[in-house]
Amino acid sequence: MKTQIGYFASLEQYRPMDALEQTIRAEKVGFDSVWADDHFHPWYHDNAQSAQAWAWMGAALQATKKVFISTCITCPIIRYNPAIVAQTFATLRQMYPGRVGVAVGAGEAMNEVPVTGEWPSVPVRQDMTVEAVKVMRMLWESDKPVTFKGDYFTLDKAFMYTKPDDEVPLYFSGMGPKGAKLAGMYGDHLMTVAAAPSTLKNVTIPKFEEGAREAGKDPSKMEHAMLIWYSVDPDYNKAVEGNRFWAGCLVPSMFKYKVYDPKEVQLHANLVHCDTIKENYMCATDAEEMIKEIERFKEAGINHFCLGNSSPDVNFGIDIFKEVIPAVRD
Ligand SMILES: C[C@H](OP(=O)(O)OC[C@@H](O)[C@@H](O)[C@@H](O)CN1c2cc(O)ccc2Cc2c1[nH]c(=O)[nH]c2=O)C(=O)N[C@@H](CCC(=O)N[C@@H](CCC(=O)O)C(=O)O)C(=O)O
Ligand SMILES: CCCCCC(=O)CC
Repeated sequence: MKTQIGYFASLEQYRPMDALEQTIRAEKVGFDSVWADDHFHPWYHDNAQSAQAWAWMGAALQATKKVFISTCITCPIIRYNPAIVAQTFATLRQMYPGRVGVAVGAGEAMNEVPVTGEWPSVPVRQDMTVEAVKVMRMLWESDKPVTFKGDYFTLDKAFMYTKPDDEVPLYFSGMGPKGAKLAGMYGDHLMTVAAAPSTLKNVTIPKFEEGAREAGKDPSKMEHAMLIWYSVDPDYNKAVEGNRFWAGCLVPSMFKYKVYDPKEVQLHANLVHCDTIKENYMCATDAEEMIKEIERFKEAGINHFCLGNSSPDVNFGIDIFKEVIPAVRD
């Protein structure tokens, strides 16, 4: 499968207008896709933002010409109702044919707890995500009103009037082995994040393919997409510290426990050792080093990169891809 290079325009790290300008620039440089985080609270407190992703996507689609745009990712089970998620992305895809996707996953406390107070266990949230995807697909696919009583969601003669000509591609997030298998079973493509190449190669991708085969799908036609942060600066130490905004994502307890106050997340993030940042994120001084970093994940099986730009000079971090993209695309 052809390698695609996507740009992650972070709505937590940048003001929405700045993320929009980055998107326009990234399309001109030749990125294949643009991805936006769908958050209520951000992963950091100081100088953070947290714009609503769907509102931003409408503006980004209108401001660009052909680039594919998706959330990365939307949790369709607690603060959002899955029928409304389905309606939103069907509307956008009818307006911008072929250019809109949605990625879904089991959620994070920082987005759900502050506005609902609810935080079910991981297995329950995974189960809810599977049911939410069923609800979304029923509404997208049915030419008749749908009535459905699930364990978590209900439809009562619900009909989606505004549909696109083709279905919205659905990326399903799997971080753990069970999540990856569910992604293969219920998603069109895999989305993942924060995994070492060895884990991707030996666990995440095999589990995803196992799930796809069990569901009767051909895994060779399904993308392996991944969100990875990068920072590029001629001064290597500055490049490493550029990635600090996202260091909280390297603290596993953030997923296990009900941590939802960005100030608390930031306290944890600031304790992460710079060697951990170097190991898990891409830190580079020039295009040649960026190419090597991307190749490392390509070899592990990733074929759609959602690259989060944490470079001290953001435009430098985009423009360097004029040289990087031709070298890493097959
Ligand atoms: C926690 C793991 O679950 P999993 O379903 O695999 O992954 C969850 C993630 O997909 C979500 O949290 C997702 O919402 C995060 N996310 C995101 C994900 C991604 O791939 C790319 C970009 C983003 C950005 C983004 C996200 N979320 C948002 O709301 N908004 C965003 O913009 C996991 O580890 N699962 C394991 C099982 C873990 C488990 O059950 N542990 C139990 C104990 C089990 C035991 O001891 O036996 C426990 O911790 O209590 C798995 O195997 O699936
Ligand atoms: C382990 C890192 C997960 C990060 C997910 C996220 O919300 C980033 C936008």
